Amino acid sequence: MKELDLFKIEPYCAYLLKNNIKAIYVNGTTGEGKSLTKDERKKILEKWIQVSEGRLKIVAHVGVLNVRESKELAKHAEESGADAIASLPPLFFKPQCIDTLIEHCKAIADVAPHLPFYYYHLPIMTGVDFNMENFLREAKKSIPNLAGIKFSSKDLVDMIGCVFQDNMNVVFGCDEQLLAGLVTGAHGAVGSTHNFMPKVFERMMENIKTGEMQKAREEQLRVQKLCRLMYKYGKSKYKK
Ligand SMILES: CC(=O)N[C@H](C=O)[C@@H](O)[C@H](O)[C@H](O)CO
Ligand SMILES: CC(=O)C(=O)O
Repeated sequence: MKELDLFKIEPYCAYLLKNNIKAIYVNGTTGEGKSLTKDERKKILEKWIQVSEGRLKIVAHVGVLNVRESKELAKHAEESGADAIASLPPLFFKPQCIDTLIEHCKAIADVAPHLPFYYYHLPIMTGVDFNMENFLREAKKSIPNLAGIKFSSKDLVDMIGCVFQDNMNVVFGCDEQLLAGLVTGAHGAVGSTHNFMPKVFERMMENIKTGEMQKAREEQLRVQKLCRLMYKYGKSKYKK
């Protein structure tokens, strides 16, 4: 069991800024947020806010096994100066319908009313897999600060419906499929492999802008090859 090394955050932040990264999703999947205590998560968030000095948008992921702690983390995020919060669904006793999921998200979003709230849709890990277009349409009626979704599913049929929801920001989280996600209308990207190969994604996005689609596909293939290696040798049980 190792202690947190908060001193790693400052040079890492400098590296991300140098590579034109605009925002950071703190304590998400890659940051192993759910394996940390709430005090560790608070310390990490505070450090990011301190070292980024407003140069990166800070999204605090507050999803955890019990909703009281999620609310505590959400309140802490707002008080500490984060730019947005995000949460996973309930992770063990899973919601059986969209209304229960909305209730859960609302409980968290309501304690940080001045911050945009994002739902973290990662069905392959959470097992919670409702239609997200329906979720957003219904959730925005009762969650005034609902800002959008971090969409980490490969279901682009569902995602295009989310993209066409008014005022909803859709950020795509499946790095292997980002090209298709962007072409389908995702407004941005958030994913683990951006952290260590930001240039590949920067080139892919530039290629889309200039209409050089074959080059964009080549960058996408590069990401897929890397992910295959990552899952072959890494410790994660998450597989396609
Ligand atoms: C489960 C998981 O880690 N998802 C990440 C974010 O949502 C992704 O960025 C993946 O790591 C990436 O797409 C590689 O599969
Ligand atoms: C990368 C990402 O989206 C996460 O770690 O949650």
